[in-house]
Amino acid sequence: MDVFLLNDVCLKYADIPNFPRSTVHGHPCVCMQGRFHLVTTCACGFQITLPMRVFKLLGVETVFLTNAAGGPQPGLQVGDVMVIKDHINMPGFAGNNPLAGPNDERFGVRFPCMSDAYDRELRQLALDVAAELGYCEFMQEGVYCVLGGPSFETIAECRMLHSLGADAVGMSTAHEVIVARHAGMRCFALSLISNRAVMDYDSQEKANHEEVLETGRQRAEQLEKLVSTMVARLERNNNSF
Ligand SMILES: O=P(O)(O)O[C@H]1O[C@H](CO)[C@@H](O)[C@H]1O
Ligand code: HPA
Repeated sequence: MDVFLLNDVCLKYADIPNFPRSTVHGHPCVCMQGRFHLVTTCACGFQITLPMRVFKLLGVETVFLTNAAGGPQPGLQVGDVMVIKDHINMPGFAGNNPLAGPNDERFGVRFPCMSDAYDRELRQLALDVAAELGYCEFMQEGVYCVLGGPSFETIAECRMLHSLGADAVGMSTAHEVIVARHAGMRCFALSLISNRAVMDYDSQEKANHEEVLETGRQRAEQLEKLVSTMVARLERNNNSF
């Protein structure tokens, strides 16, 4: 069952008016269990990002997001955790931006800045906490590229994305960050590199969702420790860093 957790209050998605339904199996995260993807809602970024606006109305100031992603960057290994420092919104180039359409001024301005989308202090906090926990060997920082999905990328697409500056590729997160930043919330996001992007025509590797889920299971404990330690540190500092 998809539920929305805030403090000790647990709401069913079905009980929140207009809230979308999650259909992709295997996407638990810290505050919401069950995420929405562009592909499940007929390319309507507004609906999949509605939870960000619900967070804003509930008084949330900082949003943490996690995802699984493929890695076209040769320096990234399966199991690495990449702190996202920037994104490329590929569907956005075709006009698919979750803020397209009339602007709701109650949340933010028509043309929000995105050059500071991923909070610098929170990124540094993640790297500091990772060092304290002994996670340095699998911590990285890089650029996440969101694609429409649901098909995984062709070899030519992976090569192109890498040459465009994408370190990791996935099908989520950037839309949520755009809407959260529009509403003035601070954003922090991590990619778990769940599979290597196939870049070589001689390779026998094939991207598949089972591998994505399996890598997630293997790193789950460390990711949980990293995020919960960061959240505890933030709470202790009254949400400032
Ligand atoms: O981005 P998250 O929700 O982690 O999921 C990623 O994993 C799925 C593909 O295996 C896609 O839905 C992709 O976006
Ligand atoms: N490509 C796109 N999305 C993904 C991948 C991938 O290789 N792995 C997990 N989500």
